[in-house]
Amino acid sequence: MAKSLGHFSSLVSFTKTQLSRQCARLFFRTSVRRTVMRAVPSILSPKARDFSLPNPSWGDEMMRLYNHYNQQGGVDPEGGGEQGGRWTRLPSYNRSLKYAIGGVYLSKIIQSKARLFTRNIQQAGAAFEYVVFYTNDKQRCVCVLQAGHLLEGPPGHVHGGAIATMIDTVTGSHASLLCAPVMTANLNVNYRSPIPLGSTVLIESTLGEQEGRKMFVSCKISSSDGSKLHTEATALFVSVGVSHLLRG
Ligand SMILES: CCCCCCCCCCCCCC(=O)SCCNC(=O)CCNC(=O)[C@H](O)C(C)(C)COP(=O)(O)OP(=O)(O)OC[C@H]1O[C@@H](n2cnc3c(N)ncnc32)[C@H](O)[C@@H]1OP(=O)(O)O
Repeated sequence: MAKSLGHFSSLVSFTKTQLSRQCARLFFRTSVRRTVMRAVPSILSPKARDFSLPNPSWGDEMMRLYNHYNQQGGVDPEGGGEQGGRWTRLPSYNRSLKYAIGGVYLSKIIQSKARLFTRNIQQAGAAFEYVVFYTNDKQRCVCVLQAGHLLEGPPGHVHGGAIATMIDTVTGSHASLLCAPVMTANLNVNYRSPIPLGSTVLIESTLGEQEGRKMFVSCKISSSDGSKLHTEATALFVSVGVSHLLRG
């Protein structure tokens, strides 16, 4: 009896210690969370961050081109005029599915930890800094890209896979504007001249033929002043049903 009482009291004191530890942990977590919430509300805020807005890592050329497409009345610098010539900025989130209509439920089913590949590097300016604009008629998109130091392939230049990733992203976003969701069925890339790391380039996407569920898109990457061609590509997107994404 004495033995079992002793066992009981040690259990109570053990539970008490555990409880106080739990409380301390909870208090610590809550107060840290509160401090962090106050310091960086944007990180924990339920409001989605739009990654295509300027941040302090954007260099002069990136800002100049952003302002060029965003502010100059949105007029196409290549003289597209009113017809399909005005540019609209495409917002960009790191959880594309969650912020799509009804996507909050789908993102839970598919992968709550999923983040868009091009938007998941914490340090601003380290990798893909980009903003996409599209014309009213949605026939053309232009992306201003500043390629950060984490994208190195050949010394001092951007990795070919990173270039293909951006082509897929821009042409895929373009095709998604017309018919989401889409999947890349085919991507052909011709690398014409290397892209210096840290430079700002223009990625232009033009809609080609549409045949049923198929959308053909062409793309080129050039230096920000248009004097040098870096890359040319063609892509085929196929529109799919949501069930295609769920099937895996
Ligand atoms: C939602 C919100 C969006 C937000 C924006 C986010 C921004 C980020 C954007 C990021 C974007 C990133 C995007 C990514 O990275 S997507 C990731 C990379 N892509 C994949 O993983 C796709 C894998 N493939 C498939 O899922 C299927 O094969 C697809 C869906 C492509 C077609 O399978 P499905 O069973 O559905 O269709 P089907 O087989 O009856 O074919 C239909 C038609 O297509 C023709 N065909 C098919 N394949 C090819 C081919 N290789 N070349 C030429 N033609 C091809 C085919 O002949 C037929 O033509 P026709 O006989 O009718 O004439």
